[in-house]
Amino acid sequence: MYVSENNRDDSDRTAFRKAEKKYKLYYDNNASSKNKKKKQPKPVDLTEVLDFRSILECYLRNGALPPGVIVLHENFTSPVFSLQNRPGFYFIPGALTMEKQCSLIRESLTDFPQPPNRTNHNAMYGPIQDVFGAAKEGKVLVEDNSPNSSSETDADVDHGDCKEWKFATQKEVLLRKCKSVSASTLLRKLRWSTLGLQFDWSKRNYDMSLPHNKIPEALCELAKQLAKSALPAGVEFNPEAAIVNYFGLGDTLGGHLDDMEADWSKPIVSLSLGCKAIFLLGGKSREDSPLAMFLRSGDVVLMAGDARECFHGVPRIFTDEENAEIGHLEKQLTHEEDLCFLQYIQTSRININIRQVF
Ligand SMILES: O=C(O)CCC(=O)C(=O)O
Ligand SMILES: [Fe+2]
Repeated sequence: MYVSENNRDDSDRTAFRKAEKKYKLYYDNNASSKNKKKKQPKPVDLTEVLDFRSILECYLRNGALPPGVIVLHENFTSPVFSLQNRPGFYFIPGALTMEKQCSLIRESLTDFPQPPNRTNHNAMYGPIQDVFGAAKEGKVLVEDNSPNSSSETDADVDHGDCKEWKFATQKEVLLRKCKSVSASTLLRKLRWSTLGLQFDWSKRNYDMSLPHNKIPEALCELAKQLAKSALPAGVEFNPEAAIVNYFGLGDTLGGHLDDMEADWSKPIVSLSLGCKAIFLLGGKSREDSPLAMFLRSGDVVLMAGDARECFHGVPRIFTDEENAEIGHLEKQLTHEEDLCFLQYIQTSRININIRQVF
């Protein structure tokens, strides 16, 4: 599903790879000597990026649509758009209310990455509790060297050397000689967490033997509602798994297919939160030129049927004030207890994609 930069089976010459390179964040090495200290992002031509927000505005103003764009129906606060030559792909701009966006951002950082849900940190540290809270308190994750710390009996056998890792205060760390990593570093390096049925990235399948909770009820209901646009009347979407992706500046999600689910007629429901991104929707081959489009906080994408067989990825997120387009979140997350969420989301994007596995 996910393809690392140095493990690609395609060459740099595929149309998909070319588009990824076009939009990816690069820094200008030739910046003027005055700017040497501050790296300057290379300017990127965004004129070909499809912008469903301006399509929506234009449609609401005078009913006009660009060629190839179709309005399906208007069940939600915003109409559902589809594309003539991309069957199975649906875009609902601004589908999530401001309150929903804020509550999903909070949950994505607090509840969603909690065991038994797994994150990219499991492989290295085993299950760790409340990285976000620990980062807020300036805590440090330390390897517990005490003789009784071995977790060989731990049900989670993911972490190689069977050492246990625990959060401690900076003061405690100074007193002990042990490996450590700050919780704020762990938060910055949080790349994914999985809800519901747990996906095993090394085997590229869902591992039914891993302990798991059900998808949280509210998220499940939201996904069911949203999925209706991509399903014939009366056909139910049954959310069983979700992947939460966390993007910081410069992070990308390489072109991939989500092909581990049994029934491709069922949509993937994909929610965008935080900084604006560019999404690439390709064809069934990496040789097909992908369509680039903006994804903003609150936008929802559905991929079902034919679109499930199309390569897609995220080559870029924008964290600068002008392009991130998170002013509405900045106005909303002003309470004392929300400032830590605001601080995170000002330089990050979160994507939650929900799937029916069987
Ligand atoms: O971040 C996104 O918008 C897409 C995520 C995605 O394609 C995936 O997790 O499979
Ligand atoms: Fe995907």
